[in-house]
Amino acid sequence: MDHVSRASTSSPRAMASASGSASPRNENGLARDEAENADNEFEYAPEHAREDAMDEDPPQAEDATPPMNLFGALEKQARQGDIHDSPLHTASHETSETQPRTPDVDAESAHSLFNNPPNLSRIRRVLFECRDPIEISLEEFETYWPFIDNVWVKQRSNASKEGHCTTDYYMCRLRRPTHRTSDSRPLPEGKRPRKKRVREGGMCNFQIKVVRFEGAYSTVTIARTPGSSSVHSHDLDYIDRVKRNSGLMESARKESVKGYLPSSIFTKFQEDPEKLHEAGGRFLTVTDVRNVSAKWRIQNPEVKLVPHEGYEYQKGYGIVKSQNADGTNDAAQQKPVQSGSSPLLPPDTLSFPQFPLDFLQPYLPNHSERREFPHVTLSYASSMDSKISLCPGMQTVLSGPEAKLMTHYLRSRHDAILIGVGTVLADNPGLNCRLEGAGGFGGLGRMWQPRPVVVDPMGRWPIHPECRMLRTAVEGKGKAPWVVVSPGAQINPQRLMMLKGYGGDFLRIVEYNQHWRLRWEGVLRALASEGIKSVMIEGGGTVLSELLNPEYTNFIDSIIVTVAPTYLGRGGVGVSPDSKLDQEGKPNAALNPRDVKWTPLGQNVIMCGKIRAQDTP
Ligand SMILES: NC(=O)C1=CN([C@@H]2O[C@H](COP(=O)(O)OP(=O)(O)OC[C@H]3O[C@@H](n4cnc5c(N)ncnc54)[C@H](OP(=O)(O)O)[C@@H]3O)[C@@H](O)[C@H]2O)C=CC1
Ligand SMILES: Nc1nc(O)c(N)c(N[C@@H]2O[C@H](COP(=O)(O)O)[C@@H](O)[C@H]2O)n1
Repeated sequence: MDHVSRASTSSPRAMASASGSASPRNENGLARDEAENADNEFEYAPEHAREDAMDEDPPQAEDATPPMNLFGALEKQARQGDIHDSPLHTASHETSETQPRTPDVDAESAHSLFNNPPNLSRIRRVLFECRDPIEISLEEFETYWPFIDNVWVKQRSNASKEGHCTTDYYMCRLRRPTHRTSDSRPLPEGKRPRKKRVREGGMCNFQIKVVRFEGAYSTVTIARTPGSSSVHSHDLDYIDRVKRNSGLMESARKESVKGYLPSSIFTKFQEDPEKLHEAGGRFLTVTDVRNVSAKWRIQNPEVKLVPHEGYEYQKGYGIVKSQNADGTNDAAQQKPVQSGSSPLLPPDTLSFPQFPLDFLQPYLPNHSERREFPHVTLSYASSMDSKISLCPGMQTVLSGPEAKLMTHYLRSRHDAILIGVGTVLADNPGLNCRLEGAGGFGGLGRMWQPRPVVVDPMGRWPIHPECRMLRTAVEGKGKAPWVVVSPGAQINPQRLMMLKGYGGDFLRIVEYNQHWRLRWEGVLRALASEGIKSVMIEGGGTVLSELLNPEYTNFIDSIIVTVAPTYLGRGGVGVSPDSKLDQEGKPNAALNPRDVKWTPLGQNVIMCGKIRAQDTP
């Protein structure tokens, strides 16, 4: 991550750096001091530096530092730049994304099985990490604590004489050993011994105290105790796997007592993975749902449990959405799924290509190679006169249905899809893979889903929750975008928090070429250091034309162009590198891809070629 400064609010220092004034850079061209010195900036801190800092156990942390409120804790967490994958579900809330709010039932949650309070996944992390003492209202505590209570086991409790103040001491669950059910103690009648996993204690020495003060304004202060480690020895997922929290289980219980089958509740939960994960339910099982309703079922043996309306039991699949004879779906009032094979697929699912795509293989990334820069594929659709749209700002369909499936297949084979801001403004694209089997389209998690990357040096993209990329991310059908900006970009903190909340981010690049354009090796290096091993660059005209220039051809591995049988005319957006003269000054071809293969696909022809010289790194 050393090549990229995580986004900050714009400051005069950042502007100075953008205009080339002296600012000490590291060997990668990064102006570190901008983020580190500026007040009020969201600074990028390398992961290892944060860990080093955490190793030092501040003595008496709970007394030395005044407690901050939840808002402050969230802001600090964001400043430390470590929010990557915790989508908010507050897209429709008009107030600040960072401001914790007490739960309210909005239109969305009225239809949802979840009752997640705002910013839940981030607040769970704050309450898991307890980096700094925090003071929150009793109402906030009671709202959020049930969603994190799986981490903590109460050790002891003290109450003040007047009864206004209670102090509870908790230890991390992994500090406590677990045993098999005692063989010597008789089990209550009808009860089988629990298959409890035996766990040695002492795995984590994290301890906190929770001081509850009840008065005119009731507050709760949460802080590490002096003897505690400064960090857990594991992450939050680990605990979520070991035990489910009671906030999540309460949602399941509430649905159970309506008389629904546990498997139907489980299916409905899985249909909203964003909220499920945010509530700590990544590892929820149907047995968990069954267990939480067991007591109610014993008390109500006459109730015949049923699936939710519009759902039914199907052998081999369990509970699934019912299909009408005509293929339509009652439950979601969806259009028939294009692929028609599974009732659970969203309506925009594309069938996996049934025609051979092996002609692409030599041009695709080989992720086992160790490389400094990602594999770069340029892939776009062009007319016969090398135009990619009818005019700037206008989306133009050039790929036929087969070529479209091929493009989505190509997306699935790359870690990231990159476009310029001109394209995002023109097309408002999804940039996800919608093939059946991809995450959100029948596949697990974000399987096959590439990371959208938008090059937007000045921060012109008015990114908002209704953008397709963010909607796609919220719906679990793709990843949230990373936006590549230059140091001068004006990124206000709310926008930053919003994007981070969806799991996206801003990457600030400070390497320029002589025309004050971002240098592509800087962008590619930043992506590589974020773990991106392959990137498919789709457009638009400015980005593609620039990358086909000699300055960059050593970074481009393959080019895959879908040629459409049409002329878009001179007003179109063209793809064309700068002209080239030979040594005698005579015009020469600007670029000749090698190992070229032409393959007809429906009404299109696909041109595949290689660009980078074979021996370059
Ligand atoms: N047929 C197809 O396959 C495709 C077609 N398209 C079409 O292309 C059109 C958009 O193309 P175009 O308008 O050229 O926009 P682009 O998507 O190429 O974006 C151009 C902008 O990106 C930023 N940018 C690009 N490279 C750099 C760099 N090296 N340094 C700094 N900034 C950079 C600049 O932003 P700034 O101006 O802020 O400095 C620039 O103006 C649309 O009509 C779209 O539909 C797009 C993709 C595929
Ligand atoms: N392969 C291809 N063929 C075309 O005809 C196109 N117009 C494009 N455009 C690119 O695809 C993006 C749209 O993606 P979503 O379908 O919204 O996911 C668009 O922004 C261009 O990058 N590509």
